[in-house]
Amino acid sequence: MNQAAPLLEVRNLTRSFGGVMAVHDVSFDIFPGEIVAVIGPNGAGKTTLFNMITAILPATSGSIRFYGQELIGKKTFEIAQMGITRTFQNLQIFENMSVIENVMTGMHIRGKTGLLGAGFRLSQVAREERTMLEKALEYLEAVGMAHKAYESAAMLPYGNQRLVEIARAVAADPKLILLDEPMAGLNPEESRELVDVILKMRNKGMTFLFVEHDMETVMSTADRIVVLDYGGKIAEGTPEEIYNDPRVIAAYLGDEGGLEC
Ligand SMILES: Nc1ncnc2c1ncn2[C@@H]1O[C@H](COP(=O)(O)OP(=O)(O)OP(=O)(O)O)[C@@H](O)[C@H]1O
Repeated sequence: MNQAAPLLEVRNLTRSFGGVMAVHDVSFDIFPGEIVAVIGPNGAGKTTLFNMITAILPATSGSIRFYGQELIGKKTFEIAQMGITRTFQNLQIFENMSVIENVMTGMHIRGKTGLLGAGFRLSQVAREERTMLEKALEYLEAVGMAHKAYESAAMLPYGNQRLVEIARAVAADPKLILLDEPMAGLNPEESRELVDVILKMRNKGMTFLFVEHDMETVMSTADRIVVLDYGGKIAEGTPEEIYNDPRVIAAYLGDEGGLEC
């Protein structure tokens, strides 16, 4: 049992679209420093769950507490300011910017004065910019992309762009990072690289919740797995427990022929 207080407490979370219960009565906790995966067949409710945690979608009912504070009713930017950032299934890279500029856009959320707030105090702005550049380089270093800092983000291979996106998410100095299918579109080598980056960041204290279809990644990365099927939580446990859970195997057999790794 984890003795620390949970970072995130999801309780009886429900979202319906007309008659469809996209997420139904889902509860689970995430503890500091954990990597938790959400898996489930297509349409199981994974993205809807993420969208509720980040207030992109309002919940129909239930509660999401972060450091004990209720998130339901807050706006997306408020949740980001509280320390939750996310990446999306489709890459969200600013193609007209360099790699390092992309990372710096993630830092503005928590900047002390903000570039506008600094007004005309140009020396202060210059100092803050310099500090941001140095920090952004550190974040790029952490994902192994510092050597491409001044290249155009648009020109990078897809796998590199994914790493830049993660560096930008980390640059907001979050307490929890949500990754929506981070391995989508990556080749096996790029996937392994990204797994290494996630594990390294976790070792520095970062907490992750991620949705992923690639079972090899899930089984090798997650400390715990939450399994959704038809909107409901059907299982929760360690990778080993989930791999051998008959309810999970049945859910996947009905979908795509098994929990292949
Ligand atoms: N905006 C919407 N309007 C109506 N129904 C929706 C909407 N968004 C999701 N749904 C339905 O809610 C259910 C859960 O969808 P969701 O996208 O959360 O599943 P998922 O597990 O992320 O699927 P996938 O693995 O295919 O991305 C599905 O039945 C889906 O059709």
